[in-house]
Amino acid sequence: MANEEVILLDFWPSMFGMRLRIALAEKEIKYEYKEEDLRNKSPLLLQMNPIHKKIPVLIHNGKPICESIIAVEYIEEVWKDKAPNLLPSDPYDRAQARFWADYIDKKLYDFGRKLWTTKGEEQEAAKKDFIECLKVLEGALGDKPYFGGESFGFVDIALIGYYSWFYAYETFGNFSTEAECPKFVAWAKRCMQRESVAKSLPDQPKVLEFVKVLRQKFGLE
Ligand SMILES: N[C@@H](CCC(=O)N[C@@H](CS)C(=O)NCC(=O)O)C(=O)O
Repeated sequence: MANEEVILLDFWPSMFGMRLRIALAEKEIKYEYKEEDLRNKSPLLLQMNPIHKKIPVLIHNGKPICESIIAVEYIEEVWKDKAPNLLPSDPYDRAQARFWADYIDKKLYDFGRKLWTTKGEEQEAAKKDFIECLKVLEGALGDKPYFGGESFGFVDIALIGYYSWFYAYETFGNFSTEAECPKFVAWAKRCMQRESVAKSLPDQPKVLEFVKVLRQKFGLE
């Protein structure tokens, strides 16, 4: 497609934004990155996502696509002629990939957030839930290199952004993912070897510093 305008409204620590950065990088789509200040949202963000007022928003030729998973599917559909395919071609496999992306959205974010926003029994319960969730994902991965099989794809894109938060999760949750879920960590390290992922994820210590500031703000430090 000629004369395309692609803009991404994003915020650097967002695991949701990272999904779009990775999908766009995989497809080698050029875009303008616009960092949002979520305490002072831009008029463009409010105009493009008036319902949720959240990032990420992909703006393609002036039209917004909100919700990260929907936007990754949109990228796949619009640029389907550009390799690689992000979703499996078989309808059943595609449904399975969507199931796992949905599972990640429904479970992992909340458990992860509770690891650094709660204390005591609530935090212990969150840690148990979080590790259990990773073990379920390890089961889905099985012995494959990536969730979809031999090649990096949709579920990997939905999940890998969380990895940049793991140092923060482990620091405040006081556990080691590598000890609890070695297969998960091996998968994450495999994904990090991809240029599209390495350049889209912030360093784990940077996210830890960001979380420390948030905890101070919430009166948790
Ligand atoms: N389900 C949404 C989640 C997006 C989301 O939670 N974005 C956060 C940043 S990580 C946000 O914009 N928060 C601003 C707010 O809630 O006001 C997606 O997948 O895109």
